[in-house]
Amino acid sequence: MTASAAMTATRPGRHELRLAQSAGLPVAAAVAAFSAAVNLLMLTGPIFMLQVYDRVLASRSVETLAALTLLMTFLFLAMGLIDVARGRIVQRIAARFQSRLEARVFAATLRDEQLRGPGAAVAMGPRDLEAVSRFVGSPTMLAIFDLPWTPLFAAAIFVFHPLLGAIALGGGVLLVLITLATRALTRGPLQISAEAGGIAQRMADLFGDQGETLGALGMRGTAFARWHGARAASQDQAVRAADLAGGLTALSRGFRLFLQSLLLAAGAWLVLRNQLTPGAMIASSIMMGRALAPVDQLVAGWAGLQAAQDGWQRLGHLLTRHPPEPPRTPLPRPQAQLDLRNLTVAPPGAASPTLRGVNLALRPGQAIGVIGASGAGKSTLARALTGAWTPLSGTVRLGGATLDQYDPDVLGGLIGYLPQQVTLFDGTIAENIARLAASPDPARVVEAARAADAHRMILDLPQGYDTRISQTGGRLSGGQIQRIGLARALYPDPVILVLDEPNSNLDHAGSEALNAAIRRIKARGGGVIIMAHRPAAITECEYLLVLEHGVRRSFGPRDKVLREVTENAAQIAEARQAATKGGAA
Ligand SMILES: Nc1ncnc2c1ncn2[C@@H]1O[C@H](COP(=O)(O)OP(=O)(O)OP(=O)(O)O)[C@@H](O)[C@H]1O
Repeated sequence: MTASAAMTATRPGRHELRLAQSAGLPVAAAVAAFSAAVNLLMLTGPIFMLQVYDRVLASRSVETLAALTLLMTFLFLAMGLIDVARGRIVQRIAARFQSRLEARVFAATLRDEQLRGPGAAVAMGPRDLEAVSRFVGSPTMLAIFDLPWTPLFAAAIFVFHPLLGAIALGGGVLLVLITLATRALTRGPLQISAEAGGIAQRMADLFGDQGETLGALGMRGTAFARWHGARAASQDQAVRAADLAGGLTALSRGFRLFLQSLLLAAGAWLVLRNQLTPGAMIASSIMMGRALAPVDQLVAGWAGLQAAQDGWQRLGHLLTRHPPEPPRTPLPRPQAQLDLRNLTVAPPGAASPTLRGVNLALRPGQAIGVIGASGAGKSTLARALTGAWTPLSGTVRLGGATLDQYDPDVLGGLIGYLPQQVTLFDGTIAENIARLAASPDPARVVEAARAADAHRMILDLPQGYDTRISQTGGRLSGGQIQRIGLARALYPDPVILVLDEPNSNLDHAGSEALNAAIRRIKARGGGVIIMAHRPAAITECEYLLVLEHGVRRSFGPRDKVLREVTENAAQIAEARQAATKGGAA
């Protein structure tokens, strides 16, 4: 294995970031060249000053002054244009960096969110990417390109007089120390502030979506208190960092101006002793301002630089935690054959599994009902069947292939999933049914809606399929949301349907329609797995799986299993009664 391949295997996230970084290198080289030109042209001011003081004033030549002024105008114009150009280039590097990585960061953030255990840190992928690219396009970035030219200006001052050079060098070292102090002092607060800010933002989004529930439960005050607490934590640290950075920025700026005047004073002293010309005195003062300007800009833009650095670190960890999906050989559309072997699943971040050693086989044209008390593991099973949660051990195979052999987006189309709590997305009903596809197939949208018995209901809405709905459903009732969720599960043409409590919000007609949809799926050779509490949901099931505390308690033909369950329940009730009587006697 080559060194770079080894690095890719061990730290894929960092490597990906570096690749994106190096893609911008050729353009960054152009920025460096432009910066060289800008910095050389910066010498125009001091040299012009030197010439005016020492040549024009001495010779009293108006022609020389006019020629110098013309040249100076041209050079400053060129400098301005090159400066604008390099600013535009870094903006484009930033935009390209962001667009190169955003799909990958978005996918990794979603995956992180999906697998995030309770209490785990919230992934801030898109925010971090934004912070990095904002810094790349900022004036602080240009200051970094200017920084290598600082010694050139300092050297030029040395040429004028070693004393002036020593003052400039000493001042520069002090300013660098101020920059390092800014870094050391603000790093902690800025990090805490960014993380707390992410939590507060997330909380605000969540509360914003649940405004109705918060209002109805009289929770506005408590919700505000929680959000305020999170935001205050972020703000406190941000204010602390800003106080420190602000103080140091003022110190750095004041010190730079003082140095310039000090240099002028030292220059004047040297002029009085005839060791320096007045032109060189003024020119060296201007040059020092120029030499230290990038350091000043670095101190002022430190918060952005720090946010980018921390964001870069977190992005590296995020991308390492969730490596890119490996390219998969596309498989032919499978048969509705689902095989579970010894399936053991634990929720993300949980220490112990909530589903243990489950075996099950579903064949084309069959429907299997999964029943069990609350917390028995039905939804855990549904999540494992859709590939949302990865098994701790054992396998789920669809058409003979384990779920991870399918591209996740393809798998989503093959296994239609109706979650227990349906969440819709901001958009039209048609877009929601088509899973927000960029170019949905309208015929299939209507077909899926018909299959879910939602077509008439949708037509009755003011703008039919084009009615806009919000994340919480907006104007839709619980039953209507569930029907749209079912239509979405049926789009475009799944092989297997996994329905988690599909009729919890449906009336009799809705339940009938659901059963008709299940019959249609079975008739065309599909398979259905239904997690259920209510008997109406399992009328179309040939087989029943009973889960108890995450373990398969029984499996077999529906009516046989139902009889067993009823007999067991009767026996348990009798035993309880006997125990109660015994206790009373
Ligand atoms: N995200 C999660 N993190 C940790 N534990 C979880 C998570 N989701 C579920 N559990 C736990 O897993 C167990 C099984 O939950 P599951 O949701 O699968 O049950 P269920 O049979 O679907 O229940 P219900 O009928 O009430 O929906 C429960 O003990 C639950 O507390």
